Amino acid sequence: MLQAINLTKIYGKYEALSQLNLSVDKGEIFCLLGQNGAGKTTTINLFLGLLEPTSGEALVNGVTVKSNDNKTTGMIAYIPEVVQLYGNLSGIENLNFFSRLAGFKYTNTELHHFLSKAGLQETAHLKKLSSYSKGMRQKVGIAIALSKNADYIFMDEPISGLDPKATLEFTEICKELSHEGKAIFMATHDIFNAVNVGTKIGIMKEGKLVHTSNTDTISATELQALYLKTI
Ligand SMILES: Nc1ncnc2c1ncn2[C@@H]1O[C@H](COP(=O)(O)OP(=O)(O)OP(=O)(O)O)[C@@H](O)[C@H]1O
Repeated sequence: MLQAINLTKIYGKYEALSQLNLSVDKGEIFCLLGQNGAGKTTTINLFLGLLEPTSGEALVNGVTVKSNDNKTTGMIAYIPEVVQLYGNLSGIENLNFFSRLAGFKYTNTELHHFLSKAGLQETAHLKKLSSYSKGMRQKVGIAIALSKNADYIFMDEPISGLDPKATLEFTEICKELSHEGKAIFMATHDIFNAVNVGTKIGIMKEGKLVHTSNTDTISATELQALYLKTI
C-alpha cells in the first residue's frame, strides 16, 4: 500500500503540500487532478524520495520513504511525462541499459517480453529510439518499469501529448497492470481519462487534497463539473 500521512512540504513560507492523507492499495489506480502548481509533482517526488518532507510521512508498503536511503526504491518505478531515452539506441538496447542500471540482468527473450507486454510492436524493438513516436517512447518507459518488478508505479502526466489511440493503449496497459496487482499513482490533467482508467480520483488545490471519490460513484461529466467548481 502507498500511504501519505499528514505529508507536508514547505518551501520557505510557501506550503506546496499541506497535510496530505491518502492511501492507494495494490490493484488500485489513483488519479490525482489539479491545476498547474497544485502540488501533484511534489507529492510524487516525496514518494520517490527525491524530496524530504517538512513534516509527515510517505510510506511504501509500510516503509517510510527517506531521501537518504534506498529501502523503498526497489519497490517503485516512475514514468515521467517525457521518458528520457537514448535516441541512438534501439528500444531493446535502452531497456537493457536501464534495467541493468537498476541492477537487473535479463536475457534477450525476457527483454522482448517486457517490450511486448508494454504494448510495443515487435517490429519496433530493434529500431532506433530516434524514430519512435511519443507513444512508443512511453511504452519503453512502461517496459523499464516492468523490468524493475516494482509493485508501485508513479506516473506524472503520462498521457500528455499522446493521440487518442496511444492514450487508449496506455490506459489498457495501466488497467492490465492494476489487475495484476500493481498500484498506480498518476498525476494527470485529463479528467475523462482519469475516470476511465482510475479506480480512485483525487482533486488537489493549492497543496490540499480537497476531494476524493471512487470512479464507480462518479461520471466524467459529474467529475468535470465538480473539478471546475472546486479549483
Ligand atoms: N524547489 C521549489 N522551490 C520553491 N517552490 C517550489 C519548488 N518546487 C515546486 N515549488 C512550488 O510548489 C508548488 C507545487 O508545484 P508542483 O510541481 O507540485 O505542482 P503540480 O501540481 O505538479 O503542477 P503542474 O501541473 O504544473 O505539473 C508550485 O507553486 C511550485 O511553484
